[in-house]
Amino acid sequence: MIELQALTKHFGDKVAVDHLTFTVRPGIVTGFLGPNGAGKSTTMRMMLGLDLPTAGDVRINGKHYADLREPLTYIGALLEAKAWHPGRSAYHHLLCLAQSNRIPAPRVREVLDTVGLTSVAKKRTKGFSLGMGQRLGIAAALLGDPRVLLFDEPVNGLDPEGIHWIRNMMKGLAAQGRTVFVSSHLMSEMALTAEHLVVIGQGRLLADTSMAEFIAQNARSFVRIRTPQPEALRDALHSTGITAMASSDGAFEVSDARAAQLGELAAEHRIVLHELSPQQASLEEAFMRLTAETVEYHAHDGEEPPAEGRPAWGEGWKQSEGA
Ligand SMILES: Nc1ncnc2c1ncn2[C@@H]1O[C@H](COP(=O)(O)OP(=O)(O)OP(=O)(O)O)[C@@H](O)[C@H]1O
Repeated sequence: MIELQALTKHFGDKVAVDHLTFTVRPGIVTGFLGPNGAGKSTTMRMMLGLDLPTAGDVRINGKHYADLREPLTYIGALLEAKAWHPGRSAYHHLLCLAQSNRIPAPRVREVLDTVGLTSVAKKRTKGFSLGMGQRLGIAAALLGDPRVLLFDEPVNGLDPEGIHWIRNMMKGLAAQGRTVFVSSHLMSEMALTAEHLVVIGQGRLLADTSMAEFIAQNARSFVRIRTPQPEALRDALHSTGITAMASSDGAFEVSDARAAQLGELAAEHRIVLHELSPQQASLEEAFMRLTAETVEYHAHDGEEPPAEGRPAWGEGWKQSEGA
């Protein structure tokens, strides 16, 4: 497992990681989430001994990274794509890594096969696409058959088949009892992959909980109902003490009743329904709600009033489109 104890990192005045304490457990995929600049990469770099903590401590299976002999056999990591010599072939890149960690050479062919790069093993990595680069990085992480795996944005640049492959691979590695810690900005993908979540904002811990609990606590699930008889539905709901909110498109949103109960109520009052749909809260919604106050970099959507004398963003484009 990976254990962090008040882990802290300052870059000059900037506090990148602020007293982080949590444990990443084996047997499940743990997702690591946070807005841009929250400190995810810095935290992972400290786990791997690539950045030194300003204060606090991080241990891999009870040991500091620097004290691990042949570290690739304890912890494998994919941090950034293309972290290798472009003139070397994929095979030689992996062979060098294997030799420096006393890993038997035949293992190189095994991991190349696992990630689907056997046919380009002897090609220079210079010409590799982003997706091929990610696969080579994953091969390096798997090389020492480690018990602990870190993946920073592993699906970057992968096509849908590649994304599917890495999702199943991470779940499979966790099912073998390994510790799998993965960061990603793709919420829908994370929702399908991780069972547990650690969420940080501005370097601080915001949540350390199961995926299901995180969504339940931070986002709203409700049932949407549309009817051509809104007054009758409003009265029926009112008579049973169910509260409904009107949505902007004329539908009702009910949080404190199940769809079946609402369908039966409508039938009882002979109210025609055009829609009765449970809306599951999403991880994205829960994440945005929890981290809203810690987001450092806000984009503007062009809807804000323009500064005095300046046209709004996109205004000229709208005009020319209408012309
Ligand atoms: N070497 C460095 N020198 C100075 N500041 C740094 C350095 N590395 C990171 N930072 C700062 O520390 C903060 C955390 O950065 P980090 O890259 O860890 O965030 P992140 O959560 O991985 O972001 P992203 O999701 O955008 O990759 C940021 O404000 C970043 O600018």
